[in-house]
Amino acid sequence: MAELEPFFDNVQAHYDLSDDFFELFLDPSRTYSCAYFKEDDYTLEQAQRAKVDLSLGKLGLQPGMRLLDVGCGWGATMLRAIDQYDVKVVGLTLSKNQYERVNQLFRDRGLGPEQAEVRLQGWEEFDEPVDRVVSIGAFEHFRKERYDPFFEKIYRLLPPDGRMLLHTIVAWERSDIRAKGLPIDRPVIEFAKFIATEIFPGGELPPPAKVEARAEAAGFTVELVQPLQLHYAHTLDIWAENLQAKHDEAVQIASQETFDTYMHYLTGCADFFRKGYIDVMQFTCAK
Ligand SMILES: C[S@@+](CC[C@H](N)C(=O)[O-])C[C@H]1O[C@@H](n2cnc3c(N)ncnc32)[C@H](O)[C@@H]1O
Repeated sequence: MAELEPFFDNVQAHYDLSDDFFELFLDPSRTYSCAYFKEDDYTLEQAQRAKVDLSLGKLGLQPGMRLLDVGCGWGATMLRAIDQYDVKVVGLTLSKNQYERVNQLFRDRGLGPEQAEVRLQGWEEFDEPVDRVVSIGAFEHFRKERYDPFFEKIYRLLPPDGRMLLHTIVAWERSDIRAKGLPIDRPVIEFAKFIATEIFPGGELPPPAKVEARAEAAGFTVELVQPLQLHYAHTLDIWAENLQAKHDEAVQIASQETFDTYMHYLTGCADFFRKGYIDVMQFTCAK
């Protein structure tokens, strides 16, 4: 089968806006996914670290293993994995800014390519054996027609006892939303359209049953599904508060229009998570 082309343009349209802009609202590790408020009084930074630890803790990592991070963002999960588990890491991102920044972080720590490597490459192009896989907040970009090739490839790259921790936003089916008594009216449809066109072009959210079904069709056993719904509402509330507090810098770095668009995105998504239109789940997939 011909190699699939990663969606570089769609992904760069979002993540390569400006690292300085993202820094205004993300925590210092620049983790850009749902945090895990394990304790009520956790700061965003503590909760992001807790999410990374929760994810890595499900993988059975042993020193010397090779961990693939599909959608490594600005590198926080890989750095933590090196520190806590003494593993070798390889991270994939489609964002040029993230690629540059992670390379710099590895250089600053004196980590050579044998121990830590980042590639400007999609999972579609990666084809090397690895022991474990973590993927946090990237599956939303893959598109439904690529779920089977994705799970099949990861299954093939892993050893017989291999595991993947897949963390993704999921959307409930219309019938589930109706059963919850939630309206599917014009504002709801317009907001979903706004996210899929202006914020994450080409993005698609799977229903949870579909993730499990496609993982199992490739041969995985889905051992655990952990929903973190309200943790994402809380994360987004903090991101929106942070950005609001940095309004003037945001306008200077980007524009008033970008600021308004991001406030609409962050507050609207928090509302969607709180009400239950969408959720975010961690799927532990064992080979
Ligand atoms: C929301 S960010 C999450 C980053 C990081 N995991 C975190 O939690 O902070 C999504 C990441 O997925 C990456 N991505 C999207 N599509 C991808 C693909 N086909 N292959 C590899 N990475 C991809 C993006 O480049 C970005 O780094």
